[in-house]
Amino acid sequence: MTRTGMFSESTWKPTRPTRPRYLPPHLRSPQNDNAAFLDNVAPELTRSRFYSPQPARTTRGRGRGRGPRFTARRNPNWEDEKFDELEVVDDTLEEANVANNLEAYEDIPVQASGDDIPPPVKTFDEINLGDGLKQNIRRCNYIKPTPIQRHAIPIAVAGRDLMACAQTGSGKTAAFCFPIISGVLKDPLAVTRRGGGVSTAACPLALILAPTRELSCQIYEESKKFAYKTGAQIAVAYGGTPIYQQLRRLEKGVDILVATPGRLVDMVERARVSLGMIKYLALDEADRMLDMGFEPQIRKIVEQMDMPPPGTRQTMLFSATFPDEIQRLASDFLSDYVFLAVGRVGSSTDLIVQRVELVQEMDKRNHLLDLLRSQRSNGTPHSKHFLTLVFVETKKRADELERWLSRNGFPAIAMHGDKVQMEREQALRSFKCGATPILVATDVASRGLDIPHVAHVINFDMPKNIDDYVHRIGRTGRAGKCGLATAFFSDRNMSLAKSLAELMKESNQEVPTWLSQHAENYSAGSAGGWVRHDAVDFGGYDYRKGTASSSTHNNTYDVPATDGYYAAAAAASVNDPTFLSSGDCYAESSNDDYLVADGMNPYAAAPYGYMYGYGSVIASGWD
Ligand SMILES: Nc1ncnc2c1ncn2[C@@H]1O[C@H](COP(=O)(O)OP(=O)(O)OP(=O)(O)O)[C@@H](O)[C@H]1O
Repeated sequence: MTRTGMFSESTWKPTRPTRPRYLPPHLRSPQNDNAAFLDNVAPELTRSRFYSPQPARTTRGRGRGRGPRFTARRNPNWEDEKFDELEVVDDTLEEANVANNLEAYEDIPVQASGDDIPPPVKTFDEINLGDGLKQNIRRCNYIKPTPIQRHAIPIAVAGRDLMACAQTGSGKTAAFCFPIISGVLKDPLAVTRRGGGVSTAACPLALILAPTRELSCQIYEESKKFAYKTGAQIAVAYGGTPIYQQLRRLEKGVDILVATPGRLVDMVERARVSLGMIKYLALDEADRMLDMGFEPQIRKIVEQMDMPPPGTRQTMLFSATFPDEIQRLASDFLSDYVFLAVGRVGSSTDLIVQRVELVQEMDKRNHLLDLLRSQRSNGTPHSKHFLTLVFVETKKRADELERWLSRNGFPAIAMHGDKVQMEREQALRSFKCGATPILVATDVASRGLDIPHVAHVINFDMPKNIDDYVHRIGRTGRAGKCGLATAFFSDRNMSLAKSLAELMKESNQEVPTWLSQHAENYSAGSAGGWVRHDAVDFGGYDYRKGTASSSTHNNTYDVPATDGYYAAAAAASVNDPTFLSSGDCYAESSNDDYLVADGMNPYAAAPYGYMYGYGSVIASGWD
C-alpha cells in the first residue's frame, strides 16, 4: 500500500510551503515562538489543527506551559519551595494551549500487540493512579494524556511488561514514571522495604536506567515533581561526581532509584544498593541501553546481580527507535510483554521542519556562519527563547567549533564526554538559560534531553545512522511544538541518503531532488548498507511478528485514533467478548480507508486499519 493510501482524504496533513529563502525560527519574536515560527517558516501550518497561538505566560510559577520549570538547584530543598508556590489552578487559557499543542499527536496511528492488552484510556482520571500523583499531574499542567501515555499507562498499571516506542518529545517519561510512582505508593510494604542506613544497602522497589548522566538527572527531577509530597523516596546515581554524596542520600532509604549503569554497578558491588527488591525496572532509551556499548553492563545489572527475574519483576522499555536486532535482544529481559508503537517505529514527528543542504566538508564552517548571520541580520538575536543545538561527530570538533563560533561573534559552548561532569552541567545550564544560546554537542546530548526553546537543531556532521538522526532532531519540536532541523549533508554521508529521504518523505518533508537522486544511486549500488524496515508504509513493528513463534501475536485490531476508536472499541467489546482479551494486538490509526490484514478482529477491523509489510532491520553504527 502506498503512503497516500494510508490516509483518507479527510485526514488533513500539512503540505510543506515552498521556501524561497532560509528563515530560521530564531528570527521570530521572542513573545511567541511557536506562532512566529509557523508564520515565517511554515505559514500553512498556522491554518492547521497543529497550531495554537501561545500568549506570553503570566501564570505564577509556570514555565513553558508543559510543566513548572525548576531551575534553582543550589538549595537542596528547592523542589519543595518551588512546588509549594504552585497551586492546582484552573488556568483555562494555559490548559487550552497545552492541550491544543498536544492535539498534534492525536492522529498518529498506534499499534499494540501481545496477549490480553489492557485498553487505552482517554483521561488520567480513568486510571487509578492515586490522589497524590493525580494532584501533581495537574500541578505539572498535564491536562490530558498524550497517545503514548493513554496506551502505555494502563498496560503498565495492569502490571504488564512493555516494549514501547513513540516519537521524540511525545511524553514517554511520564508514561513510565506514573505507573512506577503509583505502584510504589500502593505498595503497603514500601516504607519497610526501602532499606538504607549506614551499614545496610538501600533496597529500591523501582529502578530507572538511562544512558547519560544528564538524562538521569532530568528523569530524577521529573519524577520528583510527579511524586511531590506523596512520600515516595527518589534518588539518583550517576558517574562523574563524587559517589559519597549519592551514597549518603541512599542511606535514607529509597523507593525509586534513577541511575546510569556504571555508577549503579559500582554501588551494587560496594553492597550499598541491593536490587533484590526490584519490582519495577524501566529502561529509557532502551535501544541505546541494549546496543553494543551498554549491553554487557545492562546484562550484568539485570541478570547477574540479585534482581528478581522477568515475570517476578515488571520491565518497561521505552524509546523512539527500536531496531529489530535490539528488540530481539530486549526480549530476554521481558516476560509476556506488550509491544506498543505510536507511529511507525523510528519515525520522526512532522512537527519538525527538516531541511537538508548539500555542503562539502571544507565549506561547513562558512555555511554555518552564513546561517547564523542570516538569523542575526533578520533581526532576532539568539536568546533564551531561540536556542540552537549544533551536533558534531567528535569531541575535538565540538571544542574547535565552539572556539571558532565564539571568535566569530556567536557565543557558543561545547558539551561532550571528555568534559568533566561539572563542565557538562555548566554547559547545559548556560545553554538552557540562554546565556550561551548555541550549544555544540556530540551525541551525548542527542537522546532524551528536554530543553525548552530549542528552536533549531543543526546537524553540522551527520550521525552514523538514521536512528541517531531521529533522536538528534528530536531535541526540537517537542510536546506538540514546532521546530526546525537543518542537516549539512556531504559526500561522506551517502550511505544515509536512502534512509534519510525515506524518513523525510514519511514525515511529509520536502525531499531535495539531489537527495532522492543520491538515495536511488546509493541503494542501486550497494547491497549491504544500513537498512531500515520499510519506511514507506506505516507499521509499528513488533519483531515477534516476523518469527515462527509469533502465532500468539498475529491478531490485529485496527481502530481510529480519535473518538471513533472508543466507539469502535465499545462496539467491538459489546459484540465480541474476546475483544482485546486474548492473543490480541490492536492497531490504532487515523486512517478510514484500508485493507484488513489477516487475523484481524473482524469487529474492530472492519472500517479501519492498515496492511503493512515487515522488513528486516540491521542495527549498525552505534556509538
Ligand atoms: N500529558 C502531557 N501534557 C503536557 N505536557 C506533557 C505531557 N506529557 C509530556 N509533556 C511534556 O512534553 C515534553 C516531552 O516529554 P518527554 O521528555 O517525556 O518526551 P519523550 O517522549 O521522552 O522524548 P525523547 O524521545 O526525546 O526522550 C516534556 O516537557 C513534558 O513535560
